Amino acid sequence: MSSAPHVWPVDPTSTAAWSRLRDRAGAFEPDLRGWFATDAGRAERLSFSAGDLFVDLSKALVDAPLLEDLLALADEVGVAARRDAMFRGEHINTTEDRAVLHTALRLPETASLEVDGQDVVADVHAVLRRVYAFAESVRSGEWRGATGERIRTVVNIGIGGSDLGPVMAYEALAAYRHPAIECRFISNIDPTDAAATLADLDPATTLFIVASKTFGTLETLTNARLCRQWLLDGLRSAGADASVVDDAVARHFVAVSTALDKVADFGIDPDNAFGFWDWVGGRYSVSSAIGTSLVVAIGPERFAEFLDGLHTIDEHFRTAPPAENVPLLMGLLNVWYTDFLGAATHAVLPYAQLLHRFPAYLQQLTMESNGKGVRADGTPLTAGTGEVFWGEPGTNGQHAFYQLIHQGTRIIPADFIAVANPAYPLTDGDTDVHEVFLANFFAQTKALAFGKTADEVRAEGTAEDVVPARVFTGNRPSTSILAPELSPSVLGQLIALYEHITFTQGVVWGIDSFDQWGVELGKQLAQQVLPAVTGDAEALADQDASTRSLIERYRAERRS
Ligand SMILES: O=P(O)(O)OC[C@H]1O[C@](O)(CO)[C@@H](O)[C@@H]1O
Repeated sequence: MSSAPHVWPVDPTSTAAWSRLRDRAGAFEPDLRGWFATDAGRAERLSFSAGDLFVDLSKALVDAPLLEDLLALADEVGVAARRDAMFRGEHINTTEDRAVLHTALRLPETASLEVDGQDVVADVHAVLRRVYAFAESVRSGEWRGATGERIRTVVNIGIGGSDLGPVMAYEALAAYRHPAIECRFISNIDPTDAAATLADLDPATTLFIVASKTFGTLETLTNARLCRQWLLDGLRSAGADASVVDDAVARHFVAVSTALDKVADFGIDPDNAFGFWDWVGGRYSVSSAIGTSLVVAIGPERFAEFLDGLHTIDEHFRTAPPAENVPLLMGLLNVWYTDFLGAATHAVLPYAQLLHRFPAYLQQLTMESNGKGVRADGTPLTAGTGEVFWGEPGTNGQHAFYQLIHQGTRIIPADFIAVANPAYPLTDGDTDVHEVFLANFFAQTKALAFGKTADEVRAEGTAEDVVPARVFTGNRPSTSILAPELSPSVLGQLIALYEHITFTQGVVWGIDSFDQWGVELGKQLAQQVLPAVTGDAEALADQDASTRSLIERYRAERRS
């Protein structure tokens, strides 16, 4: 794959590879049963290693010539050149004129990378050292609240990328958590979220981390003020002296942001603020100081392993040959499914309960990145983009929505993720329960790929009129990802894998995967609608008829 400078974006539909793929799609008759029967080397040839991840693409709807065309497409649109530009720190986020350097957050301290005249690796490690020292002081009990008690609960206040990464990783790494410190997360501006999270907490032992890249997000700032009020009221009603209450914000609030001036305006001591940079997108920020709650939970050493895991896959993506480059191959397959086979959604099915928030995390990563309608140069897209990512852990999903994946009329590519060694190995007396669990993982991918023919159904003695309902067509694509265990490193590897899959798809489609203008309009309108909601008649009159009637109905129903 050529890494030479490349004019970008390219309309992918104008490439020769795209035409070949279109022709292939027209005559495509996937036959996973036949392909496996006639090709003994298929599983081995289409299985890859990336770090600790074993990735089996053999149950994908792909054969060798098709793979060649997909790789040719990557070449024609310039994936390698764009990737290298990202790693170098060029301003590939064109609509915001910013570098995209989440990969620099996990470079080892010995590395150096100069961007816009600044060694970003030195900056990254300077902040990391401060985050680590803070986390250590909370973990050791050295950090005390305003009344002198040690911290028992850390509440991260943030939303989107300032929430989803930390909460997902906190859940995933449950086995590595500090035994005496719990982390909780408030994201929604629905006051129920804060009420439920704070209900049983003691203000004297609770520390808040206000995490917001911009420090301008309505939800986060509102929740931060709400929590500040809760803290001060709680301390006062517990009989704390005025001097203790005066000191409370400094002892119970820290912040993570790129806007340190706004942090100071909020009243948080700049010594208790951890910065990061505009070249870290919100949905790519869990490996920045946004992960501070995670550092408190698992400790600096484990967090460093997490960063190493991310870096391992960054290096794989940067250096592995195209035909063995797992994120590249997975991204190209997603393009094939979306643009040529009509897939509109993509299931992510972790066979690891601790990854239960991983699909939600991936929803922001993939859909905020690639849910775009124009290319980076403003030209309208001529190919479909942005699959809907969704999922739930197996086996729960099996008893809910797998029916649609197995027998529905649409193709739903599915990623299965499992670990060989569970965090909590348990038996039911006779059986290792993890083995029962993983038997389901293997069985599901088999059922999807190979299905069950009408003759096989008949051979079970099924009445003829029920045979069609019991047939499984097979040829439903899946990817299986297997790791040794859900360690901090493996979690980092999984995150980086999906970051680079997302990147690959964005480059092929020619879009800026690093802006998110699509979230702005709703935010602006919320500000405009708020006066109408709170009773301003003029503002109400300005609304369209539907919105006006909804607000009127709301106001009529609302008890004060
Ligand atoms: O960290 P901030 O600036 O509060 O933003 C939160 C989230 O809001 C968005 O800007 C838009 O939803 C996300 O990209 C971001 O992760």
